[in-house]
Amino acid sequence: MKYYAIIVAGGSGSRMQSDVAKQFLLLDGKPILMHTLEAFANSELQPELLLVLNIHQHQYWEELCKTHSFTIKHLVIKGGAQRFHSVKNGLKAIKGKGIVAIHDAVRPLLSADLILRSFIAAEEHGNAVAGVQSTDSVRSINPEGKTEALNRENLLMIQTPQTFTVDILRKAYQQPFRNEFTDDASVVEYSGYTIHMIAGNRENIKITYPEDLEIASILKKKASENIKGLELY
Ligand SMILES: Nc1ccn([C@@H]2O[C@H](COP(=O)(O)OP(=O)(O)OP(=O)(O)O)[C@@H](O)[C@H]2O)c(=O)n1
Ligand SMILES: C[C@](O)(CO)[C@H](O)COP(=O)(O)O
Repeated sequence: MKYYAIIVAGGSGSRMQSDVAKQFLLLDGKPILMHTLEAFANSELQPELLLVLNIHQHQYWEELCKTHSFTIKHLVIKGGAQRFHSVKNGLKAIKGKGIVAIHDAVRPLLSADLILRSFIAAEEHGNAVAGVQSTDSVRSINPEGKTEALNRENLLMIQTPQTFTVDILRKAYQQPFRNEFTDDASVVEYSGYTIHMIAGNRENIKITYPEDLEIASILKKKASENIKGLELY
């Protein structure tokens, strides 16, 4: 079986309000995006890596790779206007069959175990989408501002990786874009498939706002200390 990972890094990171797009901000001395690529490169099934980047950032990325001596093999593909179009461009670069994980570049803290489980479950069920239970109470709100409590037992917070057979994802991404398509699971569901959920990682946060980077730094430090600790025994 052939495995692929499409790392989507074509966004501008407007909510982060930083000078450079958030995927290039440093986490533990290295661009966030490099941590994400390393996570997949070091995972058991060794997926082929496809990196989707805004065309105007290709040269900047090349320079960053030189500066950080980053040598992990990956194909760079041009991004699209929305995440949907970036995924679609990544998918076009895959020619044959196989299993493909789609992952946000700005979720660098996912575990090797989650990557492996995601590929295995997608091979068995056709797709596998990571999610965690909400620890907050949740309410819906209508346009008039009226809110209503929701039963959080029935709700999941959706992460990436979202992993699919190439055939299923290809068929789903032939649809025209809709505003409701906030992730790949919604695209695939809209094309008629039932989504198979797997347990995500609580530390697999999406770095969106400045405080998320601070949280990620603490979690990364903790993860590095655990790895060093294990090497001692
Ligand atoms: N046209 C786009 C938009 C988003 N993404 C990627 O999709 C992931 C999740 O999107 P998000 O966190 O919303 O990133 P941005 O769109 O960059 O952030 P913002 O919405 O704050 O502008 C990110 O890794 C982002 O780079 C992408 O590849 N192409
Ligand atoms: C794909 C995603 O990370 C799943 O939670 C999320 O939908 C991306 O949303 P964003 O608004 O593009 O950050």
